[in-house]
Amino acid sequence: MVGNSVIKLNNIDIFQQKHLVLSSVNLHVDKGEFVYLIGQTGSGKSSLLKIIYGDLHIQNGDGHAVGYELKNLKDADVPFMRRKLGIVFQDFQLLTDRSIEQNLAFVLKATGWKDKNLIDERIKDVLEKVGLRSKMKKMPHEISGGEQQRVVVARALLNDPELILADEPTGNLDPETSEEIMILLRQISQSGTAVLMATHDYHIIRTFPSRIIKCENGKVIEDATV
Ligand SMILES: Nc1ncnc2c1ncn2[C@@H]1O[C@H](COP(=O)(O)OP(=O)(O)OP(=O)(O)O)[C@@H](O)[C@H]1O
Repeated sequence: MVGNSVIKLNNIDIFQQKHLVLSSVNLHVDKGEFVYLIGQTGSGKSSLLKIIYGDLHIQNGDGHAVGYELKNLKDADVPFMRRKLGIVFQDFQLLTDRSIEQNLAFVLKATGWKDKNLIDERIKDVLEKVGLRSKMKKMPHEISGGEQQRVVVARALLNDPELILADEPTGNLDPETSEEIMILLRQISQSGTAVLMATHDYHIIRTFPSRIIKCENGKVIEDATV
C-alpha cells in the first residue's frame, strides 16, 4: 500500500489492442473503501479492472495497485501481486471435480503455502467468514449458486488481500441471494479490505449506497451518480 491508497491511477490511457478504450484515467481507492464501477456494456469496466490486476499493460501515465507500480510491472511480478488482491467474477469458476475444501487448498498450495496445519486452519477461517464452515466437505454441485459464490469470495480472501475486485458478482443470483453476497462484501470492506465492484444492478446500488465510479464516453468519472 502507498499511503492510504490501494489503487491510484494518474492520467493513464487504456487500450484493447490498438483501440483506445479509456483516456486520461485518474482514479484512487483507499484502504477499506467500497466502490461501485458502473457504465454501459463495452464502456471499459473490465478493461479498467484488467489494468488493476495486471492483465493489461499501461502505456501512458502511471499508477499503482496493492503496492505494485503498474507501469513497470513485470510478468514475473503478476502472480505475487495477485496474492494481494482477490478476484470475484460472475461465473463461479470453482473446480467441479473436487470439494470446497480441496478447491481452497489448491489455491493456497499454488500460492506457496506448504504447512498442512496452516492450510487447514486458513481454509476454516475463510469459510467461517462466509458462513460455510459446515459445508467444506461438499462438492460444488452439492451447494446452491449463492453458496458457490460465497466460496468464491472465501477463495478471494485466502491470502488476506488489500483489495477485492468483483466483476458482476451478483450477476447470476436471485435478488435475495444477491443481497446476502452484498452484505458479505460490505462486511469485508468494513474490516479493511477495499472492494471495487463492477455492476449493472442499480437496485443493489440503491440498497447499499456507496461511492460510484462511472465509465462513460471513453472517460472515467470518479464520483458519479446512477
Ligand atoms: N480482447 C479484446 N480485444 C479487442 N477489443 C476488446 C477486447 N476486450 C474488450 N475489447 C473492447 O474494448 C471495449 C471495452 O470493453 P470492456 O470489456 O472493457 O467493457 P465493459 O464495460 O466491461 O463491458 P461489459 O459490461 O459488457 O462487460 C469494447 O469496445 C470491447 O469491444
